[in-house]
Amino acid sequence: MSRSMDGTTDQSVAPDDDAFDPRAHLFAHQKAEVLVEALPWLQRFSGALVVVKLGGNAMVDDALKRAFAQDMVFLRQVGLRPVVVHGGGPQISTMLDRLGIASEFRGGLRVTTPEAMDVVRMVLTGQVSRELVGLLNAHGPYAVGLSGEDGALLQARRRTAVVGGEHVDVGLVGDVVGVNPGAVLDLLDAGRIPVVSTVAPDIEDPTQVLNVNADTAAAALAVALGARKLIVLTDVEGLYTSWPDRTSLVRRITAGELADLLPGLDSGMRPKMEACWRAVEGGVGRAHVIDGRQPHSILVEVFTSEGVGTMVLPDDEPTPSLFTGPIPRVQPGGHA
Ligand SMILES: Nc1ncnc2c1ncn2[C@@H]1O[C@H](COP(=O)(O)OP(=O)(O)O)[C@@H](O)[C@H]1O
Ligand SMILES: CC(=O)N[C@@H](CCC(=O)OP(=O)(O)O)C(=O)O
Repeated sequence: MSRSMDGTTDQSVAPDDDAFDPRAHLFAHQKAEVLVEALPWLQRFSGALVVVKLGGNAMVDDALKRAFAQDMVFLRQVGLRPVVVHGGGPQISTMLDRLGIASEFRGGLRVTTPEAMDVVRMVLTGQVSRELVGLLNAHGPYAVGLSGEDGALLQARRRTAVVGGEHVDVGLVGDVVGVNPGAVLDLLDAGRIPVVSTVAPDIEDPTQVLNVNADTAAAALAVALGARKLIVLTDVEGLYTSWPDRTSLVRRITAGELADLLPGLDSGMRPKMEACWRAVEGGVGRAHVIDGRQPHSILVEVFTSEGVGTMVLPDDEPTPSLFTGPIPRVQPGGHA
């Protein structure tokens, strides 16, 4: 007989009290195995600060967004300290389109006019952040949204894009040049989950805000916070050395090996992998690019021995070089 959550028995599901169902027994055993496999990782990551970047392309499905919120609350509940940094490129483009404003990208960066900047700020801070905060807070009063403007969290400097070796003007676009992590640390200390949108004041004129690519902002924040991990969720399984050849998925790569690959990467993957490289060079223990289209891929990455996606690790770690084969079972410390 099955027992429901409130402790009462449920006659409609399993009417036969005495029957031994070997499949149910096996299923229960497998569930227990999953939990037991997680134990060393739970121990290892207790208290660890993890920056999770959620790309706009991984935010298109409501069920996936709800699963993401569950994962963040799960991490917090088991003692990690997650910080969410979100993108919203497709959502900004949709709003610009609705308003009849053309979207243009150069060298992977949005050409951001003053008019477009208003929309970027409105969509990232007023729409995407609000939605994530709401989904997280369906589980309890955990999430607090803040942008790079709040508590002077981020300072940015205007930058150009590089197209065909030439520097081109892309308007109000910045790179992070400074981080005041105090506001995020205060929230973490209070048991909250900070949700950061990547609009940042211009260091030359703090009344002007700049549009910052969310991958690069997440990396800068991860470095400033001394994060153990940066996890980037996107809409592909990880980094492919010969995109789109699906057999060329990289499972592990050192920062040095990645630096050699960076110049040859396409515009979508390049800022992401450059962010991972910068994070690891800046002292973040591991950077991961994983598939945000798979529900709960973060939990699989953090709490299983195999992990998922592509892991970038420092040069001084003993690791197979540019490892593209199936990940062998490893002990805690292998993929952490
Ligand atoms: N070498 C590569 N490996 C994996 N994906 C690649 C590669 N080169 C280009 N891509 C493309 O980059 C995309 C991810 O970048 P992007 O769309 O900017 O993601 P996000 O919105 O998550 O920031 C993938 O969907 C894929 O089409
Ligand atoms: C300068 C620049 O291009 N900024 C990005 C910021 C949002 C972002 O990075 O979103 P994803 O992570 O979903 O790509 C943009 O305007 O689209």
